[in-house]
Amino acid sequence: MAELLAPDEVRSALGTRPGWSGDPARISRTVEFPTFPAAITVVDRVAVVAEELDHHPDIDIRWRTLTFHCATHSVGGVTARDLDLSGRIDEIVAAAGGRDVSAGAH
Ligand SMILES: C[C@H](O)[C@H](O)[C@H]1CNC2=NC(N)=NC(=O)C2=N1
Repeated sequence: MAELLAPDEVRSALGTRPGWSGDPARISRTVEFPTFPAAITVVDRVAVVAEELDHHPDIDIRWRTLTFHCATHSVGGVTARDLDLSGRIDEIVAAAGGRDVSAGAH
């Protein structure tokens, strides 16, 4: 089973991941896409990766803005698996032209 990261490890990981914020309980990123269908395509691509990793983000969909939350539910916080998943989400977001917005600002 994946181990929880120490608060310091989460903090330093966040320092290397523009757009992500959070704490040892979960990390999150909110991104806006040009259109609603573009956002849903991103959800679809993230779903494929989540199945591949057997690790799934919580996703909040509001029109063309998505918020991804990554945590390992089985241990109640952030693990290396969430860092992997968030990196994969970043690749998909970048390819789809997502831009960061602050949560709740849309
Ligand atoms: C059996 C399977 O590995 C688990 O249920 C997985 C599936 N995806 C998961 N995703 C996340 N984010 N946390 C989990 O604990 C989790 N558990």
